[in-house]
Amino acid sequence: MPHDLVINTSQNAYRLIGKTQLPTSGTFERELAYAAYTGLSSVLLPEISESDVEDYARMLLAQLGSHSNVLVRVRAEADGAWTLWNRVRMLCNHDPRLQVALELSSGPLDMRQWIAEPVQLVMLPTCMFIGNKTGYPVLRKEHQDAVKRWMQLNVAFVVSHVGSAEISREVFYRSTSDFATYVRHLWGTLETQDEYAMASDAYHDVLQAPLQPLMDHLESVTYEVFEQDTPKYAQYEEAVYQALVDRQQWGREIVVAVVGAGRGPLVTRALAAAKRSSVAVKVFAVEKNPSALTELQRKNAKVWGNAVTVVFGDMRTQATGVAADILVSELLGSFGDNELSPECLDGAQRLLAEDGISIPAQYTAFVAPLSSCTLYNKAKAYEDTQMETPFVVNFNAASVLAAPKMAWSFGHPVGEISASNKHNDRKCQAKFCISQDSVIHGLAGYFEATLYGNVSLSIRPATHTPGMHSWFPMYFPIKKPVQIRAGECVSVSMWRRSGNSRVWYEWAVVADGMSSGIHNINGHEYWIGQ
Ligand SMILES: C[S@@+](CC[C@H](N)C(=O)[O-])C[C@H]1O[C@@H](n2cnc3c(N)ncnc32)[C@H](O)[C@@H]1O
Repeated sequence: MPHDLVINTSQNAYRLIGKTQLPTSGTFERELAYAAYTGLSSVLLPEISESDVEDYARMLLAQLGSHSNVLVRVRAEADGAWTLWNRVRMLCNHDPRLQVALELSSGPLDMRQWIAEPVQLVMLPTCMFIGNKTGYPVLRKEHQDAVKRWMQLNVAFVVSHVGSAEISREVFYRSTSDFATYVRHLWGTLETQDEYAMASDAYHDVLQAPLQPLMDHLESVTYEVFEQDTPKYAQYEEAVYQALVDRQQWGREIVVAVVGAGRGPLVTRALAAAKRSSVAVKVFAVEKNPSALTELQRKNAKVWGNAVTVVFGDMRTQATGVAADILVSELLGSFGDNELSPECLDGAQRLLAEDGISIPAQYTAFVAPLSSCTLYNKAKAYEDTQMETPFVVNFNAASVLAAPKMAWSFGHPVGEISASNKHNDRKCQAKFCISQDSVIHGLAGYFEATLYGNVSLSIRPATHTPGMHSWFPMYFPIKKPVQIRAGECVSVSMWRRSGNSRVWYEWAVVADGMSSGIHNINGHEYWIGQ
């Protein structure tokens, strides 16, 4: 229709999705060019038939050009729907411009498979709605949950009028706007988020370089973000409190050294624990960041009543002059040891009395295979080397394919320390059996820490410390996605290695007949500086 040709590019085009013929038709290239000319963000392809997938993919790839995203239309209920999409995507070399328009039906839906895919549009045929008590169209619970999950991923929705034998007359004769109103209503039922949730949502699927607090000096704003994490500091206070109570009968002043004190939140908590337990303490705060030191000195004068001995220096070499009973630190990264807590505490344990303890006492890294086309495409969009670099990511469009397994642990204080740091090298091999056809795009990394007794911190999903938000998980990408069939097992290998004042990880994924290759060998792309 001629009026379809009038598109106000600056105001509307980004909201519109164009419809094209099949890539195998003679007009496809021209249609794509027109979509690009009008500024449409995406075009929707007709459904593929299984018989000509290769031809479809070849023509698509040949004509993609450099403009719009292309939505491959997939009927979720069709047998092997995901496999069909995966074939197209693989044939097109994981081209990030290929995305999914998923047409739902009244049948069951495997969200675990689709959540890791770049779904941009969800099509809701009216035949999948049922009538509520007043005959108003609503979705079944399973579909409501799926739609709400996609709403969190900013997916677009289209309601199309389609009848079926199952749909009641009452619902069938409703106008399409009643269905759309219901979908809008679902938006309104999304839980209102607190300030933190809103802020962390801004980091959904954003790839961040892990911090290196040993090699770099952190900025004030980074400390400020840490300090908002009340649950983390409450756990530390509880750990110090229990450790002090257990030492109450010693009948003397207990020496607490907070090493890597930053701007002092753990010092404040150690003092609060002493007050709660009525145990007399002598507190030291050791910090190597000269700017954070200024804040420690200010707090000591203004807040702690000069009760703290502030020491400037590297905990691995700096003396305090007194043997500590309790060494408190928070040098943990998303993968536990990736901010070099083991190396720092190896040095700092000199500050401990013979029967002194470390809080944390122990920490463990966990790993699991991860599927996420979104994260893979983002990592690939950087230079190739970024595929051998881990990232900190707030996972959203990602599916962890099996329960995370332990990679390795560190405990403090340690017995023997080697000058070569080889005692801090680790390796792990874990086997994961996957219950659905999937593509593995990398590994998810988590940690759990025992602070003292049964007081812990965790970002492993099954044991996550409620409300704690200092750490997002780690994403270790792989360059070549590994395909896996339902019921198959995959072997994940990881190494923590060190040399030349550096520590790094290497990783590989091996499935039946397919290997990702070993990533970051000898730390050639990514390392953590000591
Ligand atoms: C993750 S921050 C934690 C800061 C603070 N304890 C908190 O919980 O907000 C780690 C701190 O340890 C300090 N740090 C790291 N390695 C250190 C070392 N070898 N000696 C002294 N301070 C160190 C960093 O400068 C940083 O302030």
